[in-house]
Amino acid sequence: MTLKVAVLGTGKIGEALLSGMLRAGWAPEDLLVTARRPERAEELRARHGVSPVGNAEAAKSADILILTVKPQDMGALLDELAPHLPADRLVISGAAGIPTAFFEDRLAPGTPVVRVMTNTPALVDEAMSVISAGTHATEEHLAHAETIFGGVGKTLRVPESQQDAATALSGSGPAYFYFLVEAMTDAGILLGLPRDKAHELIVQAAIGAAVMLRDSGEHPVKLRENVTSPAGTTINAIRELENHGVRAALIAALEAARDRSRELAAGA
Ligand SMILES: NC(=O)C1=CN([C@@H]2O[C@H](COP(=O)(O)OP(=O)(O)OC[C@H]3O[C@@H](n4cnc5c(N)ncnc54)[C@H](O)[C@@H]3O)[C@@H](O)[C@H]2O)C=CC1
Ligand SMILES: O=C(O)[C@@H]1CCC=N1
Repeated sequence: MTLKVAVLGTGKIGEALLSGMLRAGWAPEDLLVTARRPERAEELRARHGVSPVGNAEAAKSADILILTVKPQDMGALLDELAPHLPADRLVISGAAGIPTAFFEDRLAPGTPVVRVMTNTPALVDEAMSVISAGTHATEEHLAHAETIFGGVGKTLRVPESQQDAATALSGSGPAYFYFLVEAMTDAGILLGLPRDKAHELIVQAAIGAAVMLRDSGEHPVKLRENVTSPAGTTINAIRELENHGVRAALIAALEAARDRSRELAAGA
């Protein structure tokens, strides 16, 4: 029997996941979406051929519900769903911060909940989706989450206690790399390169470095040492990065992201 999957609150992450599921071979007729604005619902239907429904309808007719609203909107969404949602449905949360217990407290006793932190490279099938089981989620439920999110990239199971850290590293992670590319492109301008050329050089350096990190089997320290010639150019740049405390800044930045993930749970 084919499972029906509903994506509730289909914004950036919900649509990235939806498009990935379609690319992975899910039939549009097995996918439901909900959106707050009717224009958004129609846009999703036109773009992906899926059926927009209300949240209550999704709760009644989908086997798996993937909730991709903002953490601050999750409580209100659960209030809408709870009266219609049988306890045998799998609820997958894609929200930052919110623990599985938050869902279990608001849904029918025994409802299986899986928490997933994915990231925007889902749009190009290069996501990392970090998956944790709630109290009632079984191996089968985790496998469903892995099948869905595995269609848009890699998956990794972690204990839920590591989810806030995973959110800081990989949920937010792409933003740090975009930030670095933006800053280095500005540096290229300072050095006299046209913006488009500076952008192209840095993006290709990022892609090359990323593929080597993934495929070479080498430690990042070794890869960096291979670039760093004695009395050469790179070591001069590295000295400036260390002088400006970039390593410490990154550690502090990720700690702040982890702390915010924890706070989102309290504010939901
Ligand atoms: N943007 C990112 O890089 C990542 C976001 N996340 C998580 O994914 C979730 C969604 O984030 P985005 O897609 O960036 O936000 P978004 O704002 O693009 O999407 C959320 C959507 O939910 C809709 N919505 C809110 N309440 C609703 C309701 N009751 N019924 C139906 N629709 C409703 C909103 O209208 C909006 O379109 C958040 O919980 C966030 O923590 C997770 C990983 C990465
Ligand atoms: O910034 C945020 O809260 C979301 C969660 C991880 C990435 N974006």
